[in-house]
Amino acid sequence: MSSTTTVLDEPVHSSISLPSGQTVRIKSETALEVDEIPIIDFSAIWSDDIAAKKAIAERVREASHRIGFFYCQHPGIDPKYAAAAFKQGKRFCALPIEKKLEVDTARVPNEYVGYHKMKGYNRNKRKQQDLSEAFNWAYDPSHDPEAVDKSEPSISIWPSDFPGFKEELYTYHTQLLQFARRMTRIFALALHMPEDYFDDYVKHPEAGMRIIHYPQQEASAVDQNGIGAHTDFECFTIVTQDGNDGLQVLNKDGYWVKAKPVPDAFVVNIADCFMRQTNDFFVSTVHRVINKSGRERYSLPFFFGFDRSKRLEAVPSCVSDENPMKYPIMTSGEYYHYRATNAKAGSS
Ligand SMILES: O=C(O)CCC(=O)C(=O)O
Ligand SMILES: [Fe+2]
Repeated sequence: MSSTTTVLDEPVHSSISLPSGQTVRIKSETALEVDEIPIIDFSAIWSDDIAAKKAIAERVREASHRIGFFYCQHPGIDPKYAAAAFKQGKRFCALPIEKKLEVDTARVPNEYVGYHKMKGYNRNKRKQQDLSEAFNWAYDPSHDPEAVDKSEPSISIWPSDFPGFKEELYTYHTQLLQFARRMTRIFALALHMPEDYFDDYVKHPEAGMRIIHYPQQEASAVDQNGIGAHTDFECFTIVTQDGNDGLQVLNKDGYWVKAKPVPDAFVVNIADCFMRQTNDFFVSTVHRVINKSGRERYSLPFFFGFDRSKRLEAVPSCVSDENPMKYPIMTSGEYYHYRATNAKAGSS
């Protein structure tokens, strides 16, 4: 990625309070093209070479602590699965609104599944409604090769008479699910814990996914977002981008940094549960999307978190007598419900 310096707007110094409890200062609406998000080669993730995995983990540790974002390159997943999922997502978004509203997210209170209509949210309040629409679906044990109980029902809702949609989306979801379990082991090593430290937390994981569609935005960054500044709820998010610019990450100095698409790479970001469990050692970084690419933008974020029944206890390497746990302990399920309810209350 190139490193060009962009002249900044006059500082706006706005501050945003987030449902995670963080307050962040934003110094400019202009996004910078700088190399702050490292590109990490993940080829060794599927191997049994512990030294190679520890080498990845040390780079993940640095990135997760400093900026909470990194590129995961060469993940070893055939791109044909993402291509098929994008195709289905575009097919869904092209449906008439009445058909999409058959699976309106309002039908499932407190859960983030179903269809979120275009301009349905205004996450940062000060601008026009966010210019995006999305379809979300949840973990389904019947599509998990490692499921403990495949008969357990899933909370997702699906459009009727739409063959291929659910199947193709789960085919890619299953690839990412297996990858995310491996990734959890890299995160355990990154926290200087045994590789299997989180294994029991991810047997019945929280693993929601969405296809999100951003039309090309005419309004300026000062007036509108595709998705407003926010943090994600779970442990980490794996984003498959479609090749079009738009994702931006707020760095510690309060400037937006572009997370441009990188070939054969996901963008991975730390989310709030991991920030809490690591007692802020990992940072859950604020991000947003503004699509000025001149094209439609689609992306496929996969949100991975721990079993809802597990308590979000501090990771032992992240607490000490001098650095006690900052957050009250609750289960993952309690935290997700609180955040999903709060997020949906912001819709209109
Ligand atoms: O579209 C993207 O690249 C990111 C979307 C996102 O941040 C989200 O859905 O939480
Ligand atoms: Fe996000």
